[in-house]
Amino acid sequence: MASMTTPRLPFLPARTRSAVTTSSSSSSSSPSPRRSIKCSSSTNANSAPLPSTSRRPPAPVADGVGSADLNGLRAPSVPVADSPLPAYRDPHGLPRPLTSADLMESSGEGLKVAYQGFPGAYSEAAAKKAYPNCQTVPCEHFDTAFQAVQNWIVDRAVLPLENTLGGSIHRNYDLLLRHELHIVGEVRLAVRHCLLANRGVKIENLRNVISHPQALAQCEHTLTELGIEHRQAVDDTAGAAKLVAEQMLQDTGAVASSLAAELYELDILAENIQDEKVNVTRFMMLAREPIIPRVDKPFKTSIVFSLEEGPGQLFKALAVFALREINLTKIESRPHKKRPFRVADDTFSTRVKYFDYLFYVDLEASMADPKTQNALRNLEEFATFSRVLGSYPTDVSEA
Ligand SMILES: O=C(O)C(=O)C[C@]1(C(=O)O)C=C[C@@H](O)C=C1
Repeated sequence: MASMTTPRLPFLPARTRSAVTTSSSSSSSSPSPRRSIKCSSSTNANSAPLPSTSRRPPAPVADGVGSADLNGLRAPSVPVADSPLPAYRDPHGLPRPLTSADLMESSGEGLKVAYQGFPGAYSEAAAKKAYPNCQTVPCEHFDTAFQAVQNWIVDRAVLPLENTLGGSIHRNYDLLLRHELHIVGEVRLAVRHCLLANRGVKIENLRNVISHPQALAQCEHTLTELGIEHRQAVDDTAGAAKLVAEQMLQDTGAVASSLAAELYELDILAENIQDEKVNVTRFMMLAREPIIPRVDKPFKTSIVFSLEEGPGQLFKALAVFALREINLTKIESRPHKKRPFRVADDTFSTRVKYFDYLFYVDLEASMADPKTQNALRNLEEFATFSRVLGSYPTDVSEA
């Protein structure tokens, strides 16, 4: 996210102030050295996000969605009763076997899907795009959404990973390593921001604007052009809209979606206020179990690894893919919190401590492809740690 100073504004209630976030992370990822690669709401403005303290012991899913055991991998299944019957009949009118494709193309009927923020957040729209018939569950923090899946409170989480204007959402990269969830899909969403205010308030009355830090960064220039000087970061865009409405603020607007305007009964003072017309956020879909990778449609595989100290180590790591003509779509480096330093001898034979990193890489390849499996086996020979985060269909839809 673009760096930005967000002066504290006196009008925010204490709870909201404490919820102000930055994208810097405090997570402690726990990759163990030389670990082997595993293949591995209905919208209601009053629904409060799940607090971070929501914990429940693991229990079987109780939402009517079963699971199938296929080649040892449990994959989520569609609720069969709701599937259109003709699709499950062969030309003789007999039922045809359910395939893994059927399982993966689930519309989300009966699924509970966690997202971060209040109803009306872009993340909720992404969850609905990913699982059109799901029940969305708002969560206070990213961390809460991860926990909610892990503790069987919900079936999936849909969380942002990167944005075309603001860049990566580092916190979610770090959280991937703190949990044992799998990426089972991705979804891209066009984010069109609006400037919202209470009825009767005009742009010239606004002295402050509140929103999610990414949203504020995405609208930075436009907000300045509109003459609004002060920004305040809060947990999510819809939460900002809710706050403006509930506090009946007259000098403060919110950057949020048109759906948030509708839900919290605010006026839209300006539309499409992001600095660039194209503003797309990519979200990951997370589940407790991996899906079965395929080769008959575009797939991506997300991995994370760390390397020894030495010249050309990263070059060598990326070469395992280049040599097999596997395209990389993204690379991100994050601090290796469990092993923050690597010791090296420099050219003067002095021992120096360099920061150590984890590399998150997205491959344009399926884990079902032997080429990908060979590349990862090759990487494992010299990586100090590696893990497959998921192999999932590429989102080829319009954002
Ligand atoms: O605050 C929201 O509405 C969100 O869904 C969060 C979020 C983000 O984390 O980047 C999602 C998409 C937009 O890029 C802005 C904010």
